[in-house]
Amino acid sequence: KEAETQQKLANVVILATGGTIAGAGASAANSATYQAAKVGIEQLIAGVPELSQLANVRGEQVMQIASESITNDNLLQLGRRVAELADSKDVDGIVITHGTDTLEETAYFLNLVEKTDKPIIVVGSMRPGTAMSADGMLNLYNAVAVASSKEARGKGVLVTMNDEIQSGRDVSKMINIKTEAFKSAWGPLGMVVEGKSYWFRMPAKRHTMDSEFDIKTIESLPNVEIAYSYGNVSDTAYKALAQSGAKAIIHAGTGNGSVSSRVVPALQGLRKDGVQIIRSSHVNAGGFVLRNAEQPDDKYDWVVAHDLNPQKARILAMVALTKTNDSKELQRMFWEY
Ligand SMILES: NC(=O)CC[C@H](N)C(=O)O
Repeated sequence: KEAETQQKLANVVILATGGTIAGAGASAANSATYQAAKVGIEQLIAGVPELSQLANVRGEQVMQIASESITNDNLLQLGRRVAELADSKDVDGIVITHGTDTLEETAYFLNLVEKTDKPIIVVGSMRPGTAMSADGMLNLYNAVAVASSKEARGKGVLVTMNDEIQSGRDVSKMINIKTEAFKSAWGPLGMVVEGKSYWFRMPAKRHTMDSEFDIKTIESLPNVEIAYSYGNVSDTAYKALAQSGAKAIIHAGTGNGSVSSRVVPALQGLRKDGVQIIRSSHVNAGGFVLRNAEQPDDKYDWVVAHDLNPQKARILAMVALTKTNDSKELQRMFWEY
């Protein structure tokens, strides 16, 4: 009988990378003060025995880090392992446990480069498993539920936090401490409740199977950096980043991705030197930067990131630059992905 149920269940692999979902604090009252990336994947799986009712689950410890320390090499390593598993006939879905600080970057990266329609779910938690009202167990349970469902196929990389199913492209960490940390300007794609998913919308942008990028052909990622804008900003950071070898600079701009008159000449100069200038916005609830609004992008040969926040714009710029250094092509990609 047990063998029969196992046959019917989907095979889901959990790739663990660290974060608070693998965190541990000194006492149950420590919901915010704890160490991330302490608990191994076997212990995480053992902590949620109900997973075995959803899927045949096995785990792999890919790394054990707090996600603010993730590097481009870590991204490539994770992306390649996901692709290998996605190619495997006996894998139906993949879950990645991840720190929440850069979860939105990893989810978007995988959404761009994984050529599969199998569900890939990135999940984290806001409280460590040792805390009262820890959210990791349920988030992980929901991730495995979505990963093992047929309806999740072909919807791109997804994020399950706080009962919501979010698109890995759109979702962003909007607030810390609180468990409803992950939001998208365009709303969640669905809900997952008691292991069942309820879908409401589809991602409109190109992803996974429909993407022109493929992790298998990406050997390395170019250096793309972000410079933050604010009143009285100087051009020092922009120049320094270019000098240290940045191929593109994401302007984390105010408002509509506006650029201070103190910075414009430096960015014009850097573009002439071959550095790509990509205007995004750091407004909190979702920026929306349009070409030639605020700045004459056609004239300066700059690119706009449209609704991508600066950290997501960095991910797309890196991936895009592995294919082209043509600013028109880059702009096309920023509209399409
Ligand atoms: N809630 C979290 O996962 C944050 C923990 C840590 N800073 C990380 O991103 O890995």
